[in-house]
Amino acid sequence: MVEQVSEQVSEQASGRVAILGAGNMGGTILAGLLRAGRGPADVVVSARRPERAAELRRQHGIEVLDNVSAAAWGDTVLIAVKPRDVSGLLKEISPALRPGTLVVSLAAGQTIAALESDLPEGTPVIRVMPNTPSLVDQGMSVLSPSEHCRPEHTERAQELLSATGKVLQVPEAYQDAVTAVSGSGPAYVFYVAEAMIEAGVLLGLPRTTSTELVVQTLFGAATMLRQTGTHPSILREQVTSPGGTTAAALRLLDDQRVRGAFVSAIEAACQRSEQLSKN
Ligand SMILES: NC(=O)C1=CN([C@@H]2O[C@H](COP(=O)(O)OP(=O)(O)OC[C@H]3O[C@@H](n4cnc5c(N)ncnc54)[C@H](O)[C@@H]3O)[C@@H](O)[C@H]2O)C=CC1
Ligand SMILES: O=C(O)[C@@H]1CCC=N1
Repeated sequence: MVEQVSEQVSEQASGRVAILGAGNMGGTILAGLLRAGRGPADVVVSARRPERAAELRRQHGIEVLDNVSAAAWGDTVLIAVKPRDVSGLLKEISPALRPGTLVVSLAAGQTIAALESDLPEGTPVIRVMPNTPSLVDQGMSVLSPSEHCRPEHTERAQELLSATGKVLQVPEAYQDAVTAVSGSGPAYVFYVAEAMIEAGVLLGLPRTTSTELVVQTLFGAATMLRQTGTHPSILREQVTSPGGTTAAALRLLDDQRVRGAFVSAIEAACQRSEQLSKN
């Protein structure tokens, strides 16, 4: 059902790209596209605040336009504003879109049907859930094309998003779960990192030392998962010596129902994504 599409490809089939909303995600994708070799003349952004527009021009040497001019210019228009701002933005740009313009939305909980209802009939739309590790080209972007998308539209979005990491395609019905697992996922890892660093400090380690130990441990563990393809239970067993320190720690985590708390937390994120789609 889930199809792996591509990883770290970056040639420019997606034409001119207009990014509407240059916050965390919009700014991250913009920087990734430029890092991947896209010329500043092929990308524009829109920004509401003049200071942010000036900063983007200075930092990246790109054109910063208003929403309508950017949307009229782009072959692909990437929507990177907060979910509550999406509908108003689409209504604003809708009259300016040229036929065949591809609209790619990064907004959590905004369904393809809701996006289409604010766009001209037949507009190809792709719903995407990215995540912030795109900032270091290790993102996970998961896309679902609308029925108006032709294969070349999906390829365009894949090409665009693969500049900043992995890309998968899933049926739209999976998007709330995807949002809960990989969209919000980096926050869970940072939360664990914070807790481990504070624990090291509590045990008397200098903060810088504790931070270095934790960051390298998380990086090493993630790299092992990726490179060995071994199930996490087996990797955890390999660390857990009989009667040893890890078994003592894991017993406490089980007593405190930490695994169950993670499952419930990710379920809550999924439910919140479903709620957002009803607003
Ligand atoms: N931050 C994250 O980890 C992820 C965010 N997303 C989605 O990405 C979208 C953007 O999120 P963030 O970048 O975190 O938010 P953000 O608040 O950092 O960025 C949104 C940007 O849009 C601008 N903006 C708002 N209304 C606008 C308008 N009408 N025209 C032009 N610009 C406008 C804001 O000034 C701001 O710069 C959201 O829909 C979110 O659900 C998806 C996956 C991960
Ligand atoms: O917290 C949020 O709603 C967004 C979507 C996934 C990550 N950040």
